[in-house]
Amino acid sequence: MLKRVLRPFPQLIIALICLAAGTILDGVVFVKMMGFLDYALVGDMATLKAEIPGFLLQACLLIPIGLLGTITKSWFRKDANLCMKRYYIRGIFKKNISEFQQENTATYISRLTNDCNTLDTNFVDGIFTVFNGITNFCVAVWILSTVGKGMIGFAVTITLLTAVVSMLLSRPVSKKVKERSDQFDGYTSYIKEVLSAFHIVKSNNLQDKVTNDYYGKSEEIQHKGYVIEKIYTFMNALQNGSFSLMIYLGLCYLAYQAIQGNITAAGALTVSQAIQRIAWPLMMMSEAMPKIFASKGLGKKINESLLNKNKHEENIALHEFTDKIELKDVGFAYEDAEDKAKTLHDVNMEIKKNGKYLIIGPSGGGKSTLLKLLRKYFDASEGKLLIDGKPLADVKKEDYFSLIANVEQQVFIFEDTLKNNITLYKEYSDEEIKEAIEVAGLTSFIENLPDGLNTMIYDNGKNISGGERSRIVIARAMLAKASVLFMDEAFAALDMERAREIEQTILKLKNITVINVSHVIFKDSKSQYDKIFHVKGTVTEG
Ligand SMILES: Nc1ncnc2c1ncn2[C@@H]1O[C@H](COP(=O)(O)OP(=O)(O)OP(=O)(O)O)[C@@H](O)[C@H]1O
Repeated sequence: MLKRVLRPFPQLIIALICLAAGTILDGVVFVKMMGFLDYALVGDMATLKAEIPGFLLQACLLIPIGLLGTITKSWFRKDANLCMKRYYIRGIFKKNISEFQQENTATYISRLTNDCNTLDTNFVDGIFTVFNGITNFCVAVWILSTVGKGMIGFAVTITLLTAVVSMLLSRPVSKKVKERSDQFDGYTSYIKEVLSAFHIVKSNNLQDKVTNDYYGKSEEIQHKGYVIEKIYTFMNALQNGSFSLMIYLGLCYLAYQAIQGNITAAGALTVSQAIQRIAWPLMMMSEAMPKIFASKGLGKKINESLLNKNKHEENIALHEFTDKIELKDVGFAYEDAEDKAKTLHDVNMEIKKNGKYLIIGPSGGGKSTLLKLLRKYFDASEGKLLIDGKPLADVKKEDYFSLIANVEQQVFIFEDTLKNNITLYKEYSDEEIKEAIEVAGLTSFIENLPDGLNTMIYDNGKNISGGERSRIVIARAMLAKASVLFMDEAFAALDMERAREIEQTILKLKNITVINVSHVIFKDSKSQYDKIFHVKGTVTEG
């Protein structure tokens, strides 16, 4: 993950160059000013006058260079954040459907929001703080060297001390940052659940319970933040103590040199200023460094949420479905099932190309699980699942998914026009769209809309009915001209008349295999299916 953050490398280099140029110029201007003081004290006005124009020019350059540094830093931060988020979203969509479903979606939201923000503050900003610290430190050492080489030894001692203290203290911080990230997962998931159950909470007067639970969870998070802050404070206090000691030692050395007559007044002023210049960046660095070290653990955790445990390589290309899908002695158990009992066992069935199949059975019998196997969301735990004689587990996902279409109970609608929701952003002729709309029974609905197909649909279909949502998804499947159509309770949100009408249309389609899992069964259409499968732990015909 951290590599991705550094991907806008050119922007980073430009920003660092600008920041370094600003710091170096600032040091040069300061040394010149001290030189002017010496000229003034010895009354060398001629040299003073000669050097003033160059000095003014350099001093004026400080403003644009400083501005450029800040702007390029923001530019890099913006791009680094975009890279981080793009990488994460792409990673999510590379996950296997089965493994994605094992995680609570709130975990991904938390990684994308809380953890990415923490990386931005601790790592991205930390890089600049440390770089600023290093450049300021180098410039301060150079300023010291213009007075006397002896002071450089102090600077090196302070740096070593800071680095060692930071490394030692980064471990407990790193652990706490990870713990807080875990807590954020639970917290985000809780908020998501509470907000999605808003109407249930309101209508059952559960506000007090929810508010108290929320308060408890918030308190836990805040407490963890408080513990982390305490560790940081302790660490900073330790480092501040060591800095102060170094500064006092530096000042004693300065006093000794002045008594010996080894430095001028401007020299003395330069040394005391330079010590301040060393102390400040080192303090900033010592705060930033443990956070940067801690970011490594967080980056690893973000990457882990994107890993697919199943590394099975799919090496069979499949561009068309020509014959049949077969299940031979198939069994399946969910990994996270408490007793590891099989949801399905000894399943033997055959689905022929262009056949129409109805799947029925009691609630919890395993109908949706069977569909998940057929849709290649999960691989069978045992037995063989073959498509045209090839193991479905070895068939490339992209190939298989382009051959199938799904009409699910849970319909997802994009916040976009009706047309884009039906075409799913692919190009189709007006004729094809019209035909799909007709099959899905949407024609009169669209004709009655003032903006027709250009009507905007908001917030996952808030401004259309459940039935209309289902019909949009049916139109999508029709338009995709898939070889196999999987329907999972597709009629549940439709009125009987509309459901019967759409079922009839789909049953009459010639070039598509239909597998329809449904509780809504019309006696007269039962006979139109090639086979009816009954699912209850296993599959029987009838
Ligand atoms: N992700 C999961 N992890 C563990 N067990 C699961 C999971 N999904 C389903 N199950 C269990 O598998 C069994 C079959 O569930 P499935 O959803 O396939 O049944 P169904 O026949 O489709 O039920 P319904 O008609 O009520 O939708 C149930 O006992 C269910 O609790």
